[in-house]
Amino acid sequence: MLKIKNLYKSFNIGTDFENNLFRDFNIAFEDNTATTIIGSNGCGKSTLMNLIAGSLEADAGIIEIDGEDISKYKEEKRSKYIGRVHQNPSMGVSPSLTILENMALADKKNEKFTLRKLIKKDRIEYYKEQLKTLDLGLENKLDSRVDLLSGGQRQSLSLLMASMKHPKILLLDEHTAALDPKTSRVVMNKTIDLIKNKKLTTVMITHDMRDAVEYSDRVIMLERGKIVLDKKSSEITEQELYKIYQDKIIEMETRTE
Ligand SMILES: Nc1ncnc2c1ncn2[C@@H]1O[C@H](COP(=O)(O)OP(=O)(O)OP(=O)(O)O)[C@@H](O)[C@H]1O
Repeated sequence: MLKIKNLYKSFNIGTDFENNLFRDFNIAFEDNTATTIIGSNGCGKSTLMNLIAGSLEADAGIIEIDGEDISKYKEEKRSKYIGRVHQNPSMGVSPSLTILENMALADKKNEKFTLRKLIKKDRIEYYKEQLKTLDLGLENKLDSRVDLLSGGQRQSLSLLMASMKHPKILLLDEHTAALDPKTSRVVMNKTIDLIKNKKLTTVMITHDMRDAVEYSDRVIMLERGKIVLDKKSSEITEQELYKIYQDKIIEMETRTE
């Protein structure tokens, strides 16, 4: 289980732009569940993900995975427990390397190795099997450079790479936002298959209400660093969610004026 306890994060402290985004923020994510985080621009979705992944340091608070306090671990150490797929299809892969080299890199995550010894012949069949699950024919293109793949193919590969070492938590940071609607749906479906097959605990950011309801077990809505909705996806429709989202935005805008 991923637990966030008494989290604080402020930006630009002591200036006119001081932003006390998270103040005593608490949340827990149960094992084998997919949670979606929605909320308007600037509500803190990416910051929360950065704080979990360790690419941003919290001012205070504890982040625990299965009871282990990882708050003081650097991003690299946390990556042993946490896989992440970013919005930008180039971020989760090494574009100038081949599919095979990328798979081997993901396989060697958190291990020391030399480039010469990157690819182990006895692992190639396993990579092919894994690639086959994507149903994109990538297992037949092991020597193709990743920068020649389409955005959807790259995101699918990123997903596979991020989950290869069975992380305890998978963070999906608007990972389909840069794709066209059809490809986005294909990648979302592949995501769900993978999450279910590998029994991953997933936290996903999206702006798509349909994806939020359809592809997750739980929906969290954030506004200015606070949880304003926390519901099982089965208890809310896309239309209801959208209405609440609009109402919250209007409420927030009225409050600023
Ligand atoms: N490094 C930073 N320095 C200063 N302010 C920051 C920094 N990172 C985030 N913020 C501020 O924190 C708030 C939350 O930003 P964040 O990127 O987490 O929002 P978001 O919900 O992910 O938005 P979007 O949907 O636009 O991606 C914003 O007001 C943003 O300006």
